Amino acid sequence: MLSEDFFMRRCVWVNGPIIVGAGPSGLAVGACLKEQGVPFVILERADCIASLWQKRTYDRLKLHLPKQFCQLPRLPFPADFPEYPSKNQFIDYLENYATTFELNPRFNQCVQSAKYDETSGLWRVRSVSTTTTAAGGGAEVEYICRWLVVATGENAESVTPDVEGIREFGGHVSHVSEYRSGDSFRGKKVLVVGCGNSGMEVCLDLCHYNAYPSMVVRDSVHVLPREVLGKSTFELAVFLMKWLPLWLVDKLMLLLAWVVLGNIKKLGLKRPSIGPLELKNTQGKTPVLDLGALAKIRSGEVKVVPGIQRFFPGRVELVDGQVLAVDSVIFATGYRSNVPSWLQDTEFFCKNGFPKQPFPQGWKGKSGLYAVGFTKRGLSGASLDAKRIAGDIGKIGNSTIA
Ligand SMILES: Cc1cc2nc3c(=O)[nH]c(=O)nc-3n(C[C@H](O)[C@H](O)[C@H](O)COP(=O)(O)OP(=O)(O)OC[C@H]3O[C@@H](n4cnc5c(N)ncnc54)[C@H](O)[C@@H]3O)c2cc1C
Ligand SMILES: NC(=O)C1=CN([C@@H]2O[C@H](COP(=O)(O)OP(=O)(O)OC[C@H]3O[C@@H](n4cnc5c(N)ncnc54)[C@H](OP(=O)(O)O)[C@@H]3O)[C@@H](O)[C@H]2O)C=CC1
Ligand SMILES: O=C(O)C(=O)Cc1c[nH]c2ccccc12
Repeated sequence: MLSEDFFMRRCVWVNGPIIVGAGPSGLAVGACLKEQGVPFVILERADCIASLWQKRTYDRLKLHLPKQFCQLPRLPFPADFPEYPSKNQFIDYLENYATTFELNPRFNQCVQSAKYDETSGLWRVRSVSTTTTAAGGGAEVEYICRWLVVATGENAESVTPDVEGIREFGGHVSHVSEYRSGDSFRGKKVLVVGCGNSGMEVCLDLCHYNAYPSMVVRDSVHVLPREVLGKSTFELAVFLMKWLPLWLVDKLMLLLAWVVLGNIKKLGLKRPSIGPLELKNTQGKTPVLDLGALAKIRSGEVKVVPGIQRFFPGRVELVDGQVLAVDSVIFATGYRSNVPSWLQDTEFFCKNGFPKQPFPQGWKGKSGLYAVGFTKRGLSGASLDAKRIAGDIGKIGNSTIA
């Protein structure tokens, strides 16, 4: 690698791809490239790998899908891992993955812009150091390279809606990515906004700490049991899809859900008109895999409430007119990609920060641009992308990289 001082900004030539993001996706691409003998640089805004998992998830989190669907290419989970590894086991695995393949990401490097230069046929990737030390804070580096791999994830930024009156509410307001446990919510009336996997699991966790959660369900939601007769529902669905059309697998899933969970409409949870797998495939909306929240709703420990109208000091008014006293609000209202904020591209990515082409086409753009981990298929989708990208760069790269 060759570097030189260039005006005020340091300019660095990278002999191989730049990978933006050291989450599971970026690490997987790095590991696959190592195998091809292609050099690369990974830039990560945080001070660690897998920052989503290390800094923005709750303590009780476990992988939702059985372990064989969550391991990355080239290194299986240790044999003694349980069927659903815990967050800490998954982080340990990723740390070991990064060490094994000597991935050495450059930490505290937030990519602010990436632009393809038609004349030179090269990418210019500008990053700013996010360290607060006098040595590194605010320093800019411009990397120049032939390939750019976008691995910043589907969950790069938290999404919090601007609800009327929230500024006057006065109580504690947070996003679920800041939630670690219910310890500080003991005895509190907590409004959890959103009923995806995060909203449901935080409600369950709050119950363990004797808090009083109410969960806002503004529309419809699919809830499936995580397991049926000790078998993963997801694994069963994957198996059935080898033989049966999607709509039929959806019908079977709903039948199983009805047998195991009963009629969830009675609990205030309306199902979408589209089946759970079709909804995941077409809109990327993940069905909730129930780990016990439903039982808490049934017992009344978690209350299901309709959409929010507005907040008042210490209270919330719901769309049906009822007013609840609330101490804290946790927004479990999802995440978004941040790609449009830094990648200057209009062809490959949509305005929403996802590739225009759906899975399995969305991994390769023009001019050496790639995307990994935007498949709405979790870690298994990221692993597939990573193998394809490394294969593609390896094919071209090995003939040109000295
Ligand atoms: C609570 C939760 C639980 C989940 N559980 C599962 C599960 O059990 N199974 C499953 O398959 N999937 C699960 N997922 C989906 C999740 O998307 C994947 O597990 C995985 O984290 C995706 O990896 P990634 O590398 O694409 O994105 P991330 O893990 O988000 O990593 C992206 C990295 O890019 C960095 N970054 C972002 N912007 C910049 C920038 N401008 N410059 C430099 N660096 C940047 C971020 O700091 C981050 O470290 C879960 C998601 C959440 C939120
Ligand atoms: N153990 C695990 O593996 C876990 C995995 N995850 C995964 O992480 C990803 C993110 O999940 P999650 O954080 O739950 O986010 P999701 O995007 O899946 O869910 C967001 C929820 O917030 C609701 N919502 C959004 N805006 C509003 C609003 N203004 N008022 C009321 N409700 C609103 C949505 O409702 P609507 O549908 O009406 O828009 C939806 O119920 C998913 O893929 C999920 O599967 C999360 C937790 C645990
Ligand atoms: O938990 C997530 O976010 C995932 O993406 C895992 C996942 C991928 N495909 C699914 C289908 C049903 C339930 C969970 C998932």
